[in-house]
Amino acid sequence: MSMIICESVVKIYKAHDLEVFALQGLDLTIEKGELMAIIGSSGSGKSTLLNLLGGLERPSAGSLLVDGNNLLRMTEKQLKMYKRLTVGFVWQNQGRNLIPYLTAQENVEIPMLLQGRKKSQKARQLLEMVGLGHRLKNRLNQLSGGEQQRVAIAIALANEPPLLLADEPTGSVDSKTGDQLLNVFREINETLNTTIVIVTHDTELTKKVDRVVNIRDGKISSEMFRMQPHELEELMMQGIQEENTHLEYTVVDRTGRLQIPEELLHTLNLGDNKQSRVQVVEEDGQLIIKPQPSLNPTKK
Ligand SMILES: Nc1ncnc2c1ncn2[C@@H]1O[C@H](COP(=O)(O)OP(=O)(O)OP(=O)(O)O)[C@@H](O)[C@H]1O
Repeated sequence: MSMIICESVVKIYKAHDLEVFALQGLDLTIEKGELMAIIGSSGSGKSTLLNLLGGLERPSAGSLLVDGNNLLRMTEKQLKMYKRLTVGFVWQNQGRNLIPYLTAQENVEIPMLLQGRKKSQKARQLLEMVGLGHRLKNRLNQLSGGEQQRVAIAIALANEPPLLLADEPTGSVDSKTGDQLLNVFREINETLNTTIVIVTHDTELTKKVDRVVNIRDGKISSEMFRMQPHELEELMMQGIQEENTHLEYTVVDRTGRLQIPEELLHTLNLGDNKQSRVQVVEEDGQLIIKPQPSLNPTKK
């Protein structure tokens, strides 16, 4: 069974008399053991999706299964266990919210203490896994931003959750540190088989994961898959110097709707907050979308 199955997920926020449709029927499946990224412009619904997956908020409608848990039907008590055992969360700048005068090891032990008893050995193992084996006894305020973020990752892994969610984890570190953090995520993904979902604006990071999902207006609009060596080779043989690392596919949803890429809307003078018409025809197994000729072009 897949780790995450979102079907027609809707999230509506009510603020005063206004309703904001943050997610508008989102479909997404993420397999166990995937390490993938979610991108999208500001306000597209990325954090909303992560909050739903993390059990911090509930979907308004649709169906959302994570590791077999139905997040629409769970009781408060089940949700509490879910947050403790099934998901770990890493936020941007999280390292700065840890306790500065305690050591790295103590910072990892504290949440464990709250669970019952002190597990020094476990805390050490986790810190070794994130590459901080040599900094166990350093106080947090003696660590760099990237190292503090690694402590935050170790804390998120304390109960070895099958799913790790990260919201802009490299948002406030330089590119070299961001690269090292991605390597930490990869190591965790490979050794613990943790499924990892990273919301990011960091294009260096997205180049290095196999699948990148793009959210637009509360729905998945396209997905990018890292090109396999034979695909790159094929392009080279055709004489195409491909600078991109991924191939992008527009998603056709279960009812047949698709979102035309924004730059093409602009090029073809479609959309732009007005409704327009196109002809959709099939030719030799290809789908061709032709804008309706202007009815009265001279009046334009
Ligand atoms: N608690 C809330 N109450 C009302 N509206 C909200 C709330 N949280 C989010 N929204 C709205 O929902 C939409 C999606 O927000 P969300 O934070 O998921 O976007 P995002 O893609 O994460 O953006 P960013 O990249 O800027 O963080 C936005 O229009 C936002 O204003």
